[in-house]
Amino acid sequence: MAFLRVSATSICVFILWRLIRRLRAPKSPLTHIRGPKKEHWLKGNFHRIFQDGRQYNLDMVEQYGGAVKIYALLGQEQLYISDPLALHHIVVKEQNVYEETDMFIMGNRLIFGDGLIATLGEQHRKQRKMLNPVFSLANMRNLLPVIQPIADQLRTILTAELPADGSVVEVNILPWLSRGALEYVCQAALGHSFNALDPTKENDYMDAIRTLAPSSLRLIFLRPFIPMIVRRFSLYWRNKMMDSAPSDALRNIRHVVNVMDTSSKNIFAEKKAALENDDSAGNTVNTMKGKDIMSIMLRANASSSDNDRLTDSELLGQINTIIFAGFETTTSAICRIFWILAEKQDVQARLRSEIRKAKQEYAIAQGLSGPWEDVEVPYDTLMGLPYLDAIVRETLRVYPPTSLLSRTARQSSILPLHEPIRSASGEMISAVHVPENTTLIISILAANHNKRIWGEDAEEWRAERWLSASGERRPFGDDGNSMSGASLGIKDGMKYPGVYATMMTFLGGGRACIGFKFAEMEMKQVLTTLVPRIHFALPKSPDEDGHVKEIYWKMNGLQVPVVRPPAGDNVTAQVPLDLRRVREDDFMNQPR
Ligand code: HEM
Repeated sequence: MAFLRVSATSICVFILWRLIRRLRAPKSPLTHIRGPKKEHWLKGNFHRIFQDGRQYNLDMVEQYGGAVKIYALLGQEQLYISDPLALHHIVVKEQNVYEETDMFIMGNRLIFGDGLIATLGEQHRKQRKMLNPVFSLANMRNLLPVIQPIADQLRTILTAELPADGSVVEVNILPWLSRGALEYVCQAALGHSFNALDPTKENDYMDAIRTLAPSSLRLIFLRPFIPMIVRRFSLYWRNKMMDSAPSDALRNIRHVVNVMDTSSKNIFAEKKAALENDDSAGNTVNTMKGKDIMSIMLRANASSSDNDRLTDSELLGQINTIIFAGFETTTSAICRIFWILAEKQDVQARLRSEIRKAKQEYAIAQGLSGPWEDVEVPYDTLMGLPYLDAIVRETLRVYPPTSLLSRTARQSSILPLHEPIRSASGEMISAVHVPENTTLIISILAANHNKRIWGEDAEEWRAERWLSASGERRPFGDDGNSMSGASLGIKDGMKYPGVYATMMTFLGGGRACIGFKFAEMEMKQVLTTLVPRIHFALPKSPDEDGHVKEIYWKMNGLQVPVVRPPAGDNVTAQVPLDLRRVREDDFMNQPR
């Protein structure tokens, strides 16, 4: 208890010291940038931005433009950026200046070890050099057969819940899609099954990783203290603090870290042993397992030069990093698509028809027998379906699973703007001076809703914007003729530096999402597997009090679907949908 009192007092002294320092600091260098008023002495505007803040974020950018001054915890002034040229500078041109924050890097290192999301500068660049080819298109092609049986298993589980007479049953699809997403990424990344789709099998690793994001969200207010705690307290004292902290979330994170560490060390040892068992032709003894990301990475590392080679601790750090980074984000995106399909029945019918046509044509071309619904189309066909592609792109544009990221200016710099903003004194300015140590928020959400780029209906979900009048995929970015308006995502030479269809959902530059091709493939595979057999609709049946469930998506760090009161508690993550077997009238009204 005495130790607890000392820790609590240290944190209070630290807050007081930061407040006094702020009061005594010279006038803010960001006073010329406009933004919303500080709403709370401790939380600034952060609670409005990060807690269910979707509309607040969009309104703020509409009012103040692509560079806004906001107030963070303890009233710290930060820049909120969505201008395309400024974002190009941040993530591409001056990536070495605008780096991840210490809080992000140190927090991730404590949890995941030395992986991509816990390293900076040269070390990060070296890790990317090793890992980029691992996520190549050719490797993704090889991974499709790994994830197909998992999607099939998911379909079998869900269809088993549907009454044979075609009536509707309400199913919360979130836990199943989340278990599926964990299994895809574990099998693809590690060639290791955690039996995530079998609830009868207990699994510490799966339970641990699924509780990590909720626990870290509950501790969001502690994050700013991580760099101070890591710098000032040894591992011994940090563990003591964790042990005596009166917080279940903190203790859970400690448990999660222990479980992840033990599991990943075992898997890593297995993989290394398998690599050493390679036959003389260089093929691993179990060829299917050899296609997983970890095996490819170990082989690439073994054959790289001494300068480029990663240490065992860096390789180990990638395991939990890839699984964590690729699991919650994709679950959120897939759930969002099913929610949209449930809401927009015409979109669902058109998608189902497109999938049927593709599967039937492929079955005929290959001479396959059996139900068309069970046909697996190859990678290029899957990725080339225009309407499916438009649905995935439009969902990731309008509802990016990760909406806001942070960066710190490691030195002072000038950030140019594509569109000038009005300064606090009224004149238009086209560059912002960013002092050293300023924290910047990258608004993926606002960038993806830029009306200059996407049009006046940017906030609307409209898959057709990605298609030509004849239903073909429209070119985007520099692929087409932007002057004729044929190309999407580029206007008067202005475009975002995103790796995916010029939008910012997966970021751009040297820290862009390394797994975006995998995420895209996974989403498309799940949709083409489930939609032919299952019909989705929003819940309609009232509960015993006569209330119908209304799903509402909160933007808290990640997107969290909840059920609004009175039918729900507004907190528990869930996506309850009405499911039934597909009927002939569930297809678009057109000849087959
Ligand atoms: C819809 C799904 C996904 C979304 C929206 C998404 C989004 C992002 C974003 C915005 C970043 C940049 C984070 C930052 O700079 O702070 C990122 C990084 C990363 N993502 Fe994804 N991601 C998704 C799926 C995946 C998948 C499936 C994997 C792995 C199989 C993955 C692995 C990673 C890794 C390792 C990084 C760190 C890259 C680095 O720092 O160099 N992501 N992701």
